[in-house]
Amino acid sequence: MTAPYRVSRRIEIDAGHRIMTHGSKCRHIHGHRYGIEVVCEAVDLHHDGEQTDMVVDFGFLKDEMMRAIDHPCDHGFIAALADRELLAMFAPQGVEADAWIAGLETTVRAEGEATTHNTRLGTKLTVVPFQPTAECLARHWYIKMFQPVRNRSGGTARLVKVTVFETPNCSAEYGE
Ligand SMILES: Nc1nc2c(c(=O)[nH]1)N=C([C@H](O)[C@H](O)COP(=O)(O)OP(=O)(O)OP(=O)(O)O)CN2
Repeated sequence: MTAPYRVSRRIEIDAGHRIMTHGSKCRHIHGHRYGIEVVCEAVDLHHDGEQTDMVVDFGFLKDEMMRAIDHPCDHGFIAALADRELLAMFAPQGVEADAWIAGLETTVRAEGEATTHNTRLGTKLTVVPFQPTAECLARHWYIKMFQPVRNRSGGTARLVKVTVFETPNCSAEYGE
């Protein structure tokens, strides 16, 4: 059945990254003010309760986006697990870098990402199992947000897509 109702919610975060495989400037360490937009759809609106006549409360969407996206990544660095040389730069002083990276890898394999402040400068680091392109971040955040959207809307809303703006002019989206 087609779903006639759609709602969207946008947040913005600041984060650093690099694309180690990129042919030119994006292989350098740099940052973005990412814009992230989620779109949800519903066949019908809630008929009662606190979400009456809504697809899903915008506030609930914000809560879940903060949990899934802002808390692990805002004012942090998003690094590919494959970027070993870069990860070694984050290893805490006096800790064997390979062992420290192996610990992160275990968490990434089990949970899809690893966030830590236990780094050389105490800065926030999130490690992901892909190159942190806008496309892969969109898919990653889609997967993280899918079930929370279902749950917070009591099954009424379905996450349609996540769009990630790297700059005001460039975006990638992932949806199923
Ligand atoms: N398909 C993709 N292409 C690129 C990605 C990406 O995630 N997906 N990422 C980058 C870089 O991270 C880069 O920071 C952005 O590149 P670019 O748009 O070339 O940067 P500009 O500063 O020129 O962007 P403006 O909007 O003109 O300021 C590269 N490509």
